[in-house]
This record gives sequence, C-alpha cells and structure tokens, in this order.
Amino acid sequence: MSATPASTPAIALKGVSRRFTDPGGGEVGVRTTDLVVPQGEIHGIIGFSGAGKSTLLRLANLLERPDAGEVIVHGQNLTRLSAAGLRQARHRIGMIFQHFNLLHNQTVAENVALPMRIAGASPAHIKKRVATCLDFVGLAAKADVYPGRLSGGQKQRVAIARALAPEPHVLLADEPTSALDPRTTLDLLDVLADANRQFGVTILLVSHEMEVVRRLCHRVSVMEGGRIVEQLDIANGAIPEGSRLASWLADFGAVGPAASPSPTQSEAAAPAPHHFALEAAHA
Ligand SMILES: Nc1ncnc2c1ncn2[C@@H]1O[C@H](COP(=O)(O)OP(=O)(O)OP(=O)(O)O)[C@@H](O)[C@H]1O
Repeated sequence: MSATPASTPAIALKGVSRRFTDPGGGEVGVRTTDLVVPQGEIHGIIGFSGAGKSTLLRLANLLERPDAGEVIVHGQNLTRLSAAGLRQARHRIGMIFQHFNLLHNQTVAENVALPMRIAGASPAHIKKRVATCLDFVGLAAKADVYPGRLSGGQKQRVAIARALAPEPHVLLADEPTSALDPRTTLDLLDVLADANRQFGVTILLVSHEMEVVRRLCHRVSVMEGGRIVEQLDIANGAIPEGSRLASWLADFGAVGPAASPSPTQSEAAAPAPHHFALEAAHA
C-alpha cells in the first residue's frame, strides 16, 4: 500500500503526554508513554474508564496535541508538520467513532465521498472508491439512502467505508462497537479484520470490551492511570497467564459473551451483554 519500508512502524508514539486537570485539581490524561505499532498489526488498547485510552488514540492523529513527545505515522513526524502538512497527513489516517459521526443530510455515498472531496480527489476517482468501499462493507445497494434510514451496524459500516476510501495507512477506532448489540459487533469485527487482511491497513482500536480485543487484535496495550502498564501478544486469542490483564479478569469477572446474541436485540441497546465486567466493577 505504501512506499514506506516494511520495517517502519505504522505508528510510533515516543514519550507522549497529554495532561488535563480534573475538577479536584488532580492530573489526568496520558502520562509519558511510548507505543510502537508495526505495519499491518491490529493493536488494542484496553483499560478501566478514565485510564487514558481515547486520549492516547487521539494523540495518534493529533486530534489531541501532545504536551511533550513525538507522534510518527508511517515515518512522518506529525508533531513537526505545518497545519497544511498535518491536514495532508491525516488523509492517510482514517478514524471511526462509537457514534459513527455521519452527516445526516448527506446520502451514504456522499458521506463516503466526503474525505476524498476534501482532499481534492477527481470525481472519477471518488466515484470508483465510493463504489469499491461500499461494496466492501456490503452496502452498495444503500448508496443513495440517508443515514437516518440505516441500522446502527449499517451506519458503522458506512463510517468504515468512509474511513477506508482515501486508502489510509492507519485506521483509528474509538470504541467502534460499543453502541452495537453482540451479533452486530461480531459482524463489524469481521469487517475490520477483512479490511486489515485485504488492504493491509494497520488498526489501533480502543475498547473496554475484552471480547472485542481478544477476537480482533494481534496485540494489546493495557492502560492504567494514563500509562501503558503492559503489552501482550494475544494473536492466538489467549490472555497470557500471570499477566496483569489476566489477574484483572480473575478479580473482576469472566471474559466473553455472557449470552447468545439475539437477532431481535436493538442495536442501540447499551450496555451489550458481553460488555466486559471490568467496567461495571470499576464504576
Ligand atoms: N478535553 C479534556 N479536558 C479535560 N479532561 C479530559 C479531556 N479529555 C480527557 N480528559 C480526562 O482525561 C482522563 C482520560 O480520559 P480518556 O477519555 O482518555 O479515558 P478512557 O480510558 O478513554 O476512558 P473511557 O473508557 O471512560 O472513555 C479522564 O479523566 C478524562 O476525564
């Protein structure tokens, strides 16, 4: 997909921090942290609420600008770019969100076309990419429909098509399945795994759902108190014994879907039954 040497990490966060002051005067956010994600990896970030997961993810495309440290994506140091250079670099960094963030007054095809239009792509190229990406997510037949007519799972597929359309090196996914029921979640994870396999896109995914991370990710970073406290290889789906993550799971609850997905379950229902018990235990 890119001329960047394969040994160049897709994402390298070097000594990044992004601190906020909480209402009690304490310091929260991300404390000095490193993260290296090789090209082609699906990397999960998991941790309790407030651990800094979303902030870390948003540092990877400079939606959050670090107080210190460097953010390097496919060899390009984003922290040193001009505003115009950063806009350009972001075209190769897709992002999807928990609540889809589609434009409701634009059709599905127009939503998918938007980032390419902003990037100044030709109408012929846009048309081709929109067709390819909608076909990839299984929504070619919905091109002229408005998002309000779609289910949550379909909306997230449109968001994935929109993120993939500019042929990104990297896809950032912030709790992409948290608003979806378990069956739809599994479908969406398949779409993301296919995108990784077919297009070679590197995925950095934040989730508090252990089952999502276990099913999709090759490696996981465990966050606590604004820092990555553990990194584990979970490509075979197993959580290594003796790890901090394994002990959290033992202390706070079982891993995995609590119930078989129901075909009639509302996609907007939250929390889904397989939400990781850590969140409840921590609340
Ligand atoms: N823009 C901001 N202004 C002030 N505080 C912030 C801001 N963004 C995040 N924080 C705080 O930084 C901490 C980390 O937030 P972050 O959203 O990264 O955590 P998280 O692990 O993703 O949590 P959750 O799972 O609940 O989304 C939290 O205490 C949060 O309130």
